[in-house]
This record gives sequence, structure tokens and C-alpha cells, in this order.
Amino acid sequence: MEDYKFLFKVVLVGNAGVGKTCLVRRFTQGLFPPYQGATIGVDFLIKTVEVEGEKVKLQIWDTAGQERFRSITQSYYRSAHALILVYDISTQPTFDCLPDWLREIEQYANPRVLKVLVGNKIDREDREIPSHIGEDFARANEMYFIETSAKEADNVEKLFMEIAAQLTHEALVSRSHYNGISGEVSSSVIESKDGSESQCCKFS
Ligand SMILES: Nc1nc2c(ncn2[C@@H]2O[C@H](COP(=O)(O)OP(=O)(O)OP(=O)(O)O)[C@@H](O)[C@H]2O)c(=O)[nH]1
Repeated sequence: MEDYKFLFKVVLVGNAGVGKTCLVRRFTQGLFPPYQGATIGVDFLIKTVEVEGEKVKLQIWDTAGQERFRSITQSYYRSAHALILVYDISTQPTFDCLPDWLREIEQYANPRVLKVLVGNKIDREDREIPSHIGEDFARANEMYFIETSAKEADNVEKLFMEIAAQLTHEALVSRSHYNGISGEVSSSVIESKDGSESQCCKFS
């Protein structure tokens, strides 16, 4: 039997080219890959981390940003424990599309899914979206917010580790819903969260 306490599914979404694949590769493999073309459909990578002394397995799903794959990627939303919505801080249209992505999330994801807004490519000097605009958008939509650079490995570890910590915390708090046989946390853990709890704050 595999040695881990919790398994969490984390799904990345956002426009084509914002850096979803690079964020996942940076975190799981510690590298910034040469451009390998757009993601086709959905890919996943796994990384086991340690949180509060427990082994936590993150199954990270990297979806294709291109419109033509939308029907495939939608089917991955429902089982997600966390959704990472990525835009590129140097490309305004990727930010302007966020409301469309949120509508998709609302339609297909678990209502209690942990949502994180990520402004990627902060190493670039041609920034178009100031940090506070991203942060305001996240706050208004009850999401966590963090800015990253997959290229420079800035905040990437922090992004995934904060998600792992938050989900582990929720799972431990909701222990009665924990399925101890498979070691997997069912999505009911997310549903059972106290509805009054605010999901909105900055990873700091
Ligand atoms: N400067 C900079 N470029 C980045 C960063 N992250 C990704 N890129 C570049 O952005 C381009 C797209 O990156 P991908 O990771 O393939 O983007 P994606 O969101 O997975 O795209 P799709 O698979 O089409 O949805 C590549 O040329 C990357 O090298 C970053 O943090 N900084």
C-alpha cells in the first residue's frame, strides 16, 4: 500500500500560454522546461509532500487552455479539491478572461472547492496587470491570491505547499468525514466545511 495520509486533486485552469505546464513542472520536477507546445487535453503529475508531519500526495492536473479542449477539461473540475486559476501578468486578455473561467468553475466544480488566483510570469518587465488589481479581483471572488514566476521559481513551492497545508488542515478538522481505508479524502470534506468561513486571503 502506498504510504500517504491524504490524496488531494489540484487542477490548474486558465488561458493558453499563461504558464500552467511550467508551474506544474517547476513544482514537481524542479525545472523550467523548454517550450513543448500547448497541452493537449489534460496531463497529470504527482508529488508527495509533508504537512504537519503527515505525508500528503498531490495529484496535479494540468489542463489545456485552448478553447477546443474545453469539454474535456470541464470533466476534471468536479473531483478537484483545489483549483488554481492562472493568468499572465504581462498579458491583459488573460486577466480579462477570468470572469469566464469563474463561470466555468461555478458550473462544474464543487461549490466548496479551494480556489487560488495566480498571476504568473512576474519575472517579466512588461507587466500589464498591477498586483493590487489581481489581489482585488481575488478578494471580490473569494479566492486566495499569489503571484509567481515559474521561470525564476518564485513562489511556486509556496503556492502548492499552501494549498497542501490548507487542504490538510480542512481534512484534519473534518476527520469524521475522512475515509481512513483508502487514505483518500472524499469531496465531502470540502462540502462539510463551515459555510461561514472566508476563503479569501493572501498567502503570506
Ligand atoms: N517569462 C516567463 N515565461 C513563462 C513563465 N511560465 C511560462 N512561461 C512561458 O510561457 C509559455 C507558455 O507556457 P506553458 O506552461 O506551456 O503555458 P500553458 O498555460 O500550460 O499553456 P496551454 O498548455 O496552451 O494551456 C512558454 O513559452 C513558457 O516558457 C514564467 O514564469 N516567466
